[in-house]
Amino acid sequence: MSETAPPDARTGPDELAALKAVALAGGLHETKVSCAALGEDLDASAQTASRRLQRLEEAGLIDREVVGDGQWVSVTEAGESRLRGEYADYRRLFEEESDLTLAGVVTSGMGEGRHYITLEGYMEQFRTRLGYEPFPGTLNVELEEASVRRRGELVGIEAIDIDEWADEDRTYGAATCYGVTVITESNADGDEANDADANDADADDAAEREYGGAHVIVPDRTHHDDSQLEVIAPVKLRDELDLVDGETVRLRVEPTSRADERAPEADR
Ligand SMILES: Cc1cc2nc3c(=O)[nH]c(=O)nc-3n(C[C@H](O)[C@H](O)[C@H](O)COP(=O)(O)O)c2cc1C
Ligand SMILES: Nc1ccn([C@@H]2O[C@H](COP(=O)(O)OP(=O)(O)O)[C@@H](O)[C@H]2O)c(=O)n1
Ligand SMILES: [Mg+2]
Repeated sequence: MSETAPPDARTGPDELAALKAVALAGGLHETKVSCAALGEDLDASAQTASRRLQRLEEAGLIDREVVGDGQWVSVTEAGESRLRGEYADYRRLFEEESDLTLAGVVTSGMGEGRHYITLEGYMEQFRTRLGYEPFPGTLNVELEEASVRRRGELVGIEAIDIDEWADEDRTYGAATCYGVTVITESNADGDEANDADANDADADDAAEREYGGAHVIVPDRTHHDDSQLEVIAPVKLRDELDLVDGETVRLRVEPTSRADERAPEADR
């Protein structure tokens, strides 16, 4: 290891876990820890815990004072910034993916959406996996250029698969459903548009123009190209949000999982 390495370069994941445990025990201020208790937290022996604290001290990530029945430990500024670095990584990991918002204008399509949505082979999957029976049709959104480029990011987002199926005559293609909140232009000014009362009948005018709990449906087989997205929902979105052709909507994508595989407390 290079001698010019930063002071905490000798600390690896084990020391980082110890630093986190100390911080959780109150070490961002000052806390008294025993190596036995810390060892238990870390699933290691007291000796190992002691060694890790020593390394953290040598790396300048904690200050400590050993007393008779344990030691007073506080996380240093450098230690806190190391933890903040980890925190930022996790935020990027879990928050960026829900930041995907695609925008486009409402358009009329070929009038085929209704036919496909109402086929029982799809409908029974919508009921169990999405947890609702969609309004018969798809709201078509012609994406603006920047969103056409970003739509590829959909693949990284947790979504609900609809399986292919067949009747006597033919096979019907699979599709993928991404959870979205549909936000209309007038409500988009607030940017986050994160109104908890979005679907509330009592909410004010602007809040009524946002609808959560819809899905973008991407069929494996489609006549549309990449610039077009189709949205399904339990309600007719044109009525619910007062939409007409040419109006801009934003689709805020939210990771979602199958209704029939969700833990009861995760149910929305
Ligand atoms: C759930 C679903 C399944 C579909 N499956 C097929 C299919 O198997 N074969 C096919 O040619 N198109 C399929 N399509 C796509 C339609 O042909 C068409 O691209 C689109 O839904 C037409 O929408 P529009 O009438 O709103 O313009 C499917 C569409 C949906 C919504
Ligand atoms: N959840 C939904 C689904 C469709 N729709 C609309 O319902 C009508 C029937 O959908 P469709 O997919 O068969 O028709 P087009 O999209 O081809 O025009 C269209 O006007 C859609 O825009 C809606 O308002 N809300
Ligand atoms: Mg449609």
